[in-house]
Amino acid sequence: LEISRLFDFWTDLFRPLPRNPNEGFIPDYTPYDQEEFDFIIVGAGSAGCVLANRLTEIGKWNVLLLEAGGNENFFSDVPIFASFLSTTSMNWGYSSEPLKRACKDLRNNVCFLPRGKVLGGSSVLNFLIYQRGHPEDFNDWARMGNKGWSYSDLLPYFKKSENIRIRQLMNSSYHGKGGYLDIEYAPYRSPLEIPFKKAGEELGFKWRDPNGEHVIGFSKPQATMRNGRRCSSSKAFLEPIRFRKNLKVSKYSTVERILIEPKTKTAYGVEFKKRNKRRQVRARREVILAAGTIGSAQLLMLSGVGPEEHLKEFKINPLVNLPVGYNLQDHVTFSGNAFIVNETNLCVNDMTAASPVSAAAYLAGRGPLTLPGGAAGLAFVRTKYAYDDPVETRPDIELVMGAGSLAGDLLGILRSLLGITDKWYLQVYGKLPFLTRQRSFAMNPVLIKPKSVGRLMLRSANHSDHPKIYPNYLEHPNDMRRMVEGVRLTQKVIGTKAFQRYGTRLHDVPFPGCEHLKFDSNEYWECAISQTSITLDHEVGTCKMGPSGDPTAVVSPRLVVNDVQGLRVADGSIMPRIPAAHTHAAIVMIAEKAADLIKEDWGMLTDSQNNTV
Ligand SMILES: Cc1cc2nc3c(=O)[nH]c(=O)nc-3n(C[C@H](O)[C@H](O)[C@H](O)COP(=O)(O)OP(=O)(O)OC[C@H]3O[C@@H](n4cnc5c(N)ncnc54)[C@H](O)[C@@H]3O)c2cc1C
Repeated sequence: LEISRLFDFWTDLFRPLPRNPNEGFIPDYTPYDQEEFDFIIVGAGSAGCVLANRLTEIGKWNVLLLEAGGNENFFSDVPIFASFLSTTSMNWGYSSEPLKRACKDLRNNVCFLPRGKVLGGSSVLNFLIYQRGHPEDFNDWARMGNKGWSYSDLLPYFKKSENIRIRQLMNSSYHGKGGYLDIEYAPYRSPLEIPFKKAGEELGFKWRDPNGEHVIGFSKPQATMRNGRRCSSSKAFLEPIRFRKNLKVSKYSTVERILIEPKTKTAYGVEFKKRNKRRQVRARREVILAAGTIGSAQLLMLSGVGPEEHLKEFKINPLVNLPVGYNLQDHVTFSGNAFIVNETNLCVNDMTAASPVSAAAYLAGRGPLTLPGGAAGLAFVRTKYAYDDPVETRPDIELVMGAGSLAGDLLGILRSLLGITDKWYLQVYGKLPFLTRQRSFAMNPVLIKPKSVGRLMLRSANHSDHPKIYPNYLEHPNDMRRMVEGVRLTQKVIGTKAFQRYGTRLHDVPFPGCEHLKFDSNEYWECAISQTSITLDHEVGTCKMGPSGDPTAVVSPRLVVNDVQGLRVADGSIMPRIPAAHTHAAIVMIAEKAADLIKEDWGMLTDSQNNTV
């Protein structure tokens, strides 16, 4: 532990200059046993950092933020290194239980489920894409009875946190200026961007701001980025307020249990472990769970809040019977394909990324290393299988164009994220000449309106045993059909004049396990998708929000855990239904809204604080 902290300290020092005065090392505080705070926030992720910031705006409230992980560092700042981070100790390292239709032979049917264990949480591991969702995604939440959660209620909160740094969007009524979270385009313009835009136009799609009025269309990714470097939730919301007197941040502190008085069902604190020592801390007002979709659900169940019969299996005293762990939703993507072009310098693969020229450009805040997770273009499209969605302007498939591909992954970083073995890689891509592999890029379909729903369950009554996670990817037949349609769309994009100019072609060596099927038949793609589909790590929904009387709800629309006093959940787990988008932006919004709900409930939401509009 001490060595890793020393490493964190050094890598923090080496963050490139010039230093932004709002950024800096967050001091660590170790609370003493039974120390009291007004609020205890569990988890400093996308949501937890926002909550810590907004609640400590009230000078007389003191707040403790407990985080299991440590600091971000030099490497986690580099946008293109995103997939590498999931191979480090910044990842909790969860995996799914064996699945029927995803992550097949490659990993014995088990999918990796990376989650951030670091200040900033999964916003440090993520691919930086800033995408809010379709307005009707949130209107759906409101239609389910969640008062105050319609798009018009929430747009002010999206804007409140945002500091848009994209010139063309600065006057848009959909974007906010002056918030903590910087949103930029990567300073590097991928040479694939223009063919991508033109391909979209050839196919009848507009080049758009997908966080604006219309979502369907082609676009350049907006990213949580500051001067070409990652702008995580910690960097955005926590670092600028690191010296506030009423905020204490305790790192390397794993909460194992919420303390709930069994008679009154009132949460009064938490028990956590730091440096092998257990301590309890007390909350005068509230405990707020922001431990993420996996962490919050696991903690509730370990503390006696969850499905009664399930808790009894582990001899946990059931205090409140609630459907915690159900309603797990996520986005899967198919990322095994590679498209080869004839020209060099169009794509960004290992050779470009690892070159000293790229490193030097990065230090100056430019160059290909600033591409968010390597993404160079996004398209939101609606397939013919979205017929049962009455909202005709809502996409059900996203295409993410990667500036490089799995074929060009010579160093094996992408492979380790996907769980692809060297044997698999060499069988599919090994015969391609070395330089051809560098001339390849990806276009990955993402199922953004999935119908399959999963569940999270305890493995044991011990916090250190990772929960059993059943995401059930692609088990609904409509989901697989739409993924195949997504592959067909990528082929249409590649078939446009814009891409054919470069002789763009799909690499056509069949995937191991699918060789018996006719290459490019629907059956072949179903097989290939089952083999190499991975999650985009957008797990949500395990502590579902719903109105009173909803038997599937865990928290109320004010995010209070049903039938428990003094306990809220405010993170991705409360989403009743997953938006057709990447999830970080919506989770930051949820935390902004949660902070106002808390202030309001404690009589502290004055007009001057309510600066949401
Ligand atoms: C590899 C990857 C790529 C992604 N790409 C994108 C993207 O490009 N765009 C996008 O919008 N979204 C993306 N996402 C998803 C997005 O980042 C997450 O949905 C979001 O960050 C989750 O926010 P959260 O606050 O719910 O949880 P988290 O950010 O995961 O925060 C939970 C925090 O709680 C801490 N914690 C958990 N349990 C405990 C405990 N018991 N005690 C103390 N601390 C605890 C964790 O360590 C963590 O810091 C990606 C995610 C991953 C992992």
